[in-house]
Amino acid sequence: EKSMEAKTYVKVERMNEKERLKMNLSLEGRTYVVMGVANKRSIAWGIAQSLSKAGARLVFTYAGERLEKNVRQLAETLDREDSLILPCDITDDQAIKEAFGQIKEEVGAIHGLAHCIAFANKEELEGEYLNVSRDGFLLAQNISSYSLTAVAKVVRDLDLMKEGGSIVTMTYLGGERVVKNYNVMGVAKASLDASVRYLANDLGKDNIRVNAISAGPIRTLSAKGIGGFNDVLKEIEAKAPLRRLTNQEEVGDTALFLMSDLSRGITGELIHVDSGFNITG
Ligand SMILES: COc1ccc(Cn2cnc3cc4c(cc32)CCCC4)cc1C
Repeated sequence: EKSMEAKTYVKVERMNEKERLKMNLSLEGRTYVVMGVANKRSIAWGIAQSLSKAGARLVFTYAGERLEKNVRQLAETLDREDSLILPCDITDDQAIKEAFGQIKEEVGAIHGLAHCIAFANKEELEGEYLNVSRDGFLLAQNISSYSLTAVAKVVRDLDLMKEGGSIVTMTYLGGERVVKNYNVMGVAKASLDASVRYLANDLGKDNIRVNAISAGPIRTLSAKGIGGFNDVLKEIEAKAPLRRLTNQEEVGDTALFLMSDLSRGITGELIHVDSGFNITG
């Protein structure tokens, strides 16, 4: 009786071992939403390329008609015809409901979502933090933090990730400690980071994981015209343990890990992809 049971247990364990060995980075047969592609230098585009290379079908959302052409042209460079592209103004709850309602119509279920959206008034990303206006503060919070919660809420209400899923957002060291000039965006990222933990807590029972990638500064459209940005990059090349800058491809690969089964035990977490800069004083 006992030995019978033991044999069964060992058999299940070995099967799990075989299953485990099959578990990998493949996203074949899965669909992911990528929010925030603006152009080929966007972090969101780096994520899209990594997910697509792993076999994922992609749905792109963008804000502002002027970006549609860029996103469409980029999506066409992926070797698959089934990408979806649709507008989504994340400051408008009705627009989010409509966009994700359309996604449900067209693809049924999604297996994950990359949220690569942030905004603040450029003039509030330099000088003293306390010069921030009430409007500027709320704008940065609304776009850079609440938008993740708003999207997660609609995904859950539409039961879009009914097979479980993985939500990834982008954050920055300036949300954990003072980084000169990051100012109001740092306060917004602190809010985003805490949201990741509370959303992970709420959604874990639905087998939906929520994590953040804290990327080192990358020269993208968002970073254009930021005061002292070049000095920030130089300091990283001089001090980061890996002595080099972060790029969109390595952020994309970490997103692939977080979207895949290999990260099935990780939720509510923040992973630095920053050449180790965050561990230095
Ligand atoms: C040390 O300072 C910085 C270090 C990195 C950056 C790059 N960066 C990271 N998150 C951002 C969000 C936004 C901008 C730039 C961003 C631009 C406006 C839209 C939202 C910016 C500063 C200021």
